[in-house]
Amino acid sequence: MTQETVNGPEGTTIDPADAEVIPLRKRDRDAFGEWVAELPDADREAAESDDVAEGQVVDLPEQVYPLSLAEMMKAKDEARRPILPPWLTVDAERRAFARWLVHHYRETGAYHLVRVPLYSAKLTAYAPRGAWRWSASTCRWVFDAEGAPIRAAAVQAGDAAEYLRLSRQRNGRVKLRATIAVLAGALGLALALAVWVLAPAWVDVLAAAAIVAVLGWAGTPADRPVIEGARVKFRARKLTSDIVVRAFVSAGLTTKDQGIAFPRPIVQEGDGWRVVVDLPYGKTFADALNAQDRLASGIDVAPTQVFLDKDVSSARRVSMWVAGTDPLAVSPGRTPLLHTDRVDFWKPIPWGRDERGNEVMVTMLWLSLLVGAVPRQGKTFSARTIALAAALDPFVRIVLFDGKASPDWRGFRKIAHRIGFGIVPRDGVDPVEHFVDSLTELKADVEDRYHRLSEMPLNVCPEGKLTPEISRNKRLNMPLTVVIVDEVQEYLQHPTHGKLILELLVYLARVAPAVGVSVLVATQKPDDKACPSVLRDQHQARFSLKVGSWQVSDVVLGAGAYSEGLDASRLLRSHKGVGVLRGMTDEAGIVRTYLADGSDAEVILTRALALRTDEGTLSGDAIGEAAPGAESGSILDDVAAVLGRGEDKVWSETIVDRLAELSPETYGPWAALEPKPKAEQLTNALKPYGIATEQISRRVDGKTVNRRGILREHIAAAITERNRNRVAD
Ligand SMILES: Nc1ncnc2c1ncn2[C@@H]1O[C@H](COP(=O)(O)OP(=O)(O)OP(=O)(O)O)[C@@H](O)[C@H]1O
Repeated sequence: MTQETVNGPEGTTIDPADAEVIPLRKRDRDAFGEWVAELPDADREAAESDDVAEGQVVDLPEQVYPLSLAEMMKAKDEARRPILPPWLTVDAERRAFARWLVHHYRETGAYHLVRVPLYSAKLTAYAPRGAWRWSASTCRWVFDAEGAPIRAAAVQAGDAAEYLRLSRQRNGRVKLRATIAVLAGALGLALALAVWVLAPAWVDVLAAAAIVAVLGWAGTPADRPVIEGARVKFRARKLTSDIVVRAFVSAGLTTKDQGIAFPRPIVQEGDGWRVVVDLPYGKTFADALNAQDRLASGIDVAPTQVFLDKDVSSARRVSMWVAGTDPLAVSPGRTPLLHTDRVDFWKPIPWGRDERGNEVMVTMLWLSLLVGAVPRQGKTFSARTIALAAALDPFVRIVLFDGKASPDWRGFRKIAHRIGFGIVPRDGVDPVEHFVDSLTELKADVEDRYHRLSEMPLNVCPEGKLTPEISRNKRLNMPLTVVIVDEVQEYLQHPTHGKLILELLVYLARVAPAVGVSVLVATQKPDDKACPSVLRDQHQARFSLKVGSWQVSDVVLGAGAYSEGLDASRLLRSHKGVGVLRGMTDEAGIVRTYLADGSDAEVILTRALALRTDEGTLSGDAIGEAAPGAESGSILDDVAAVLGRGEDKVWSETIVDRLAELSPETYGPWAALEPKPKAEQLTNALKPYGIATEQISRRVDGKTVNRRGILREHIAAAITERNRNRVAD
């Protein structure tokens, strides 16, 4: 027999000397006449062995797969609990707790203080009963009433010796106690007389009140306490793993048999609980997000109390914060700007608080912000808080236009570089034209900044970018600028200027932030018609207060927001000033914006005016400087201003009459002419713009009257053409 090594399992070699010889028997021949041998199979033998119990753990013990040191340290780091609870280490939480403590005890104290007369009356009423109870128990003590049952038992048992011993003991005790009682009574009486005679009247009253109070307290029935609790007792709720499992099962995210895993213990975090859950394999964060309302129902809280956060370590891991009460219904209070003398707009500003009470600091540097919501949810107020912060930095230029002409922005008139309200001309000024002029001025400024910054020496402008020093250098005239447009849809839908405004805003939102000109646009109609996506898409930062559906929320916050767990339609109507912020801070999430109402705004703006006057930074409309190009306001703008919204064609005479109302000085003489020359004045004035009058028929008193007039589309086309040329220049 030749000796050679043979291949064993997995590349090992076996010395034939060590090999086991398996005898082949005749019955081991298979159907085809080949020899077959049954080789030893350790696994099968183990499986067939009676020693393997059903349900035995089949995984290899953990030490077979040792964690690397780095993994072990990471796991331990993650599992370590903070030394101090978060509310002790976070400044804002600590301050909030101190504030709560003072508030709580002040309220409780006040509650009891107003009830002192009631408590006094109750104590006085219960005092006789207290006096009776006290004398009865004193008598029982003096006469050793507590020993009576034992003495009676000795009598019943006929135990004379025991009875005599107890009687002797009782006599001695009664003697001693009676002496003590008489002495204490005499002493008390003497003290009472001394107080009565010697002490001032108020001490007498106080002593009498104290005695009545003590007796009243002693006489109070057990079921009717004198002092009622200042708090309603409520069922303290605690989030347990059972409740969480119940919620996930009822939300359809797992089954009773599958369950869920808790990689970390449930911990209290702020006014709520933090739960980290591993869903069954195959389930994802998106599934949990879709089931958010059902989860809330399973935990038995409002949907607005459940916050789901993605966990980057696994697609099936969900970090959930369950608030103890609806945190969004709690106002974060007044804006801290009220107590701020001056703001540095280069640094983040306080805008509000998140659902856990942490302050949210935001910055408008290098970005554009879109704010959207249904009406009356706090869109204007939240945008205004940012504008107020900008106002308190005297070196920030403010350009502000409000399409709705609400009173909310009027106070900015005293400090804004350019400002306008509504879309209807008033006092000879067309706010929409003013807006176009201001945007044109801004566009020119932005282009100029790009050139000048790139041409500046490196020691002044190290990275070709605006710096705080450059922005505050008045000679360079490149201040940080914030352009705020509230109710932007009013301007965008303007029949004459809408298209150009859209073009200019798109340009500014896209290009201007990089040179220190930020754009904040707010709208209650974020749809494609009122605020086209070409404009929305230029905004890196989005803030959506309550909207009607998750689809609208995605329109405001940007595509994909819903799948990240951001849905502003889940907010309630009562959540005023609360919105979802995306793209401005590191993490997207809820902001409960600080409130600055009309009078707060006025206080801040008065301070802002003083700051700007001191620094000499008031400019533009605030000091009556017109925008370049504004003087070139022509007959075209005036005719556009007097055309009604729905009017497509108007007779020339009517237009001249309206022009005379708009600007009596300029057009008054025209209006005074006879109908024919009156109309001719207009025809001649519009000729240089290539606009000819047209025949327009109208029904007057049941008859059709034909006169020459002007078509809106001709005026709009001429203005667009003129403005395009102006912007290009
Ligand atoms: N941060 C806030 N905290 C508390 N209440 C607020 C807050 N912001 C706004 N509100 C309340 O909501 C009301 C509406 O706010 P605001 O005028 O800003 O809404 P809006 O969305 O701009 O409305 P509209 O679209 O009609 O202009 C305010 O009058 C105020 O009472």
